[in-house]
Amino acid sequence: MTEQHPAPSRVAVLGANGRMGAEAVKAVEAASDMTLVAALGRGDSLDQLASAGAEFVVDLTVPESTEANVRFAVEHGMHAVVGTTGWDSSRLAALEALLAKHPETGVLIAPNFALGSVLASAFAAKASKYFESVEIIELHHPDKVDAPSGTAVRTAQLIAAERAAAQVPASPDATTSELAGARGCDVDGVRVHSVRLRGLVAHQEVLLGGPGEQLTFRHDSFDRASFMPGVLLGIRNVAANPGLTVGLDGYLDLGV
Ligand SMILES: NC(=O)c1ccc[n+]([C@@H]2O[C@H](COP(=O)([O-])OP(=O)(O)OC[C@H]3O[C@@H](n4cnc5c(N)ncnc54)[C@H](O)[C@@H]3O)[C@@H](O)[C@H]2O)c1
Ligand SMILES: O=C(O)C1=N[C@H](C(=O)O)CCC1
Repeated sequence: MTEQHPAPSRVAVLGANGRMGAEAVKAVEAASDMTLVAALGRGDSLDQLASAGAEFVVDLTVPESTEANVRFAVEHGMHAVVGTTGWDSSRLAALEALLAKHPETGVLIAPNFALGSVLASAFAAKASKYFESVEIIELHHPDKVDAPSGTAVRTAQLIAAERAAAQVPASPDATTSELAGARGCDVDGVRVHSVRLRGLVAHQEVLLGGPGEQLTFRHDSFDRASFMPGVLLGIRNVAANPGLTVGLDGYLDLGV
């Protein structure tokens, strides 16, 4: 008797000509359990997703496009794996409301697909309640259009939630006068500083300070290949997780 293999998943990539999209196209093409059925760039019609029979849509576009792309996918019964930034709380709420009408469909919004980054953020959040002070420095290539990074926003939110649950007071800060931006921006009470520097890809440090000591969680993506195992993991798990999942940690057993 011949062994039965499930048919390869039919995957479309949006933003296929971009830095991340081009890497995702290669990763999907190299995956034996996936078939790339569409690779769309700016200006291409989303109707091509339906005509190509896409089951999974990977969105790696720009903050202005991603919401409409995901809405189209969900309304057409396609699962979506989203790496694009710009998913604030109001966009997430609208997406949850849409998914409630499509209960079989899964969407993963993953601010960072690099497994090391996901781990560093989770561990830093857990550790943050034991330290008086916390600040985040994110460092990226200078072609990045958004600041702070989606990863830094997500990390700050995880930290703020951990510290609030443990009733940790706000980080001490005696600043009474400053030049605009000197203390970074405030994300849920956590200061975030953004560096844009030629030569960088994607990097983040979470600094935790207590009396006489510092603990630093640093993650470096030196190459966009670092994001691809997470993209494939997302595609392989999104259908089994209907509804909205924010963060690749939702599909991992981190035990933290
Ligand atoms: N989650 C992660 O791990 C991760 C990693 C790197 C980058 N990102 C995010 O992914 C996004 C893309 O990053 P990038 O560096 O590849 O940017 P990029 O500018 O190189 O690529 C974006 C591409 O999307 C295209 N595009 C815009 N609107 C489109 C549409 N409606 N349909 C199809 N294509 C469209 C653009 O023409 C461009 O080619 C950013 O939001 C970035 O922050 C996420
Ligand atoms: O290169 C980018 O742009 C990146 N964007 C994501 C973010 O904003 O966190 C992930 C890291 C790389």
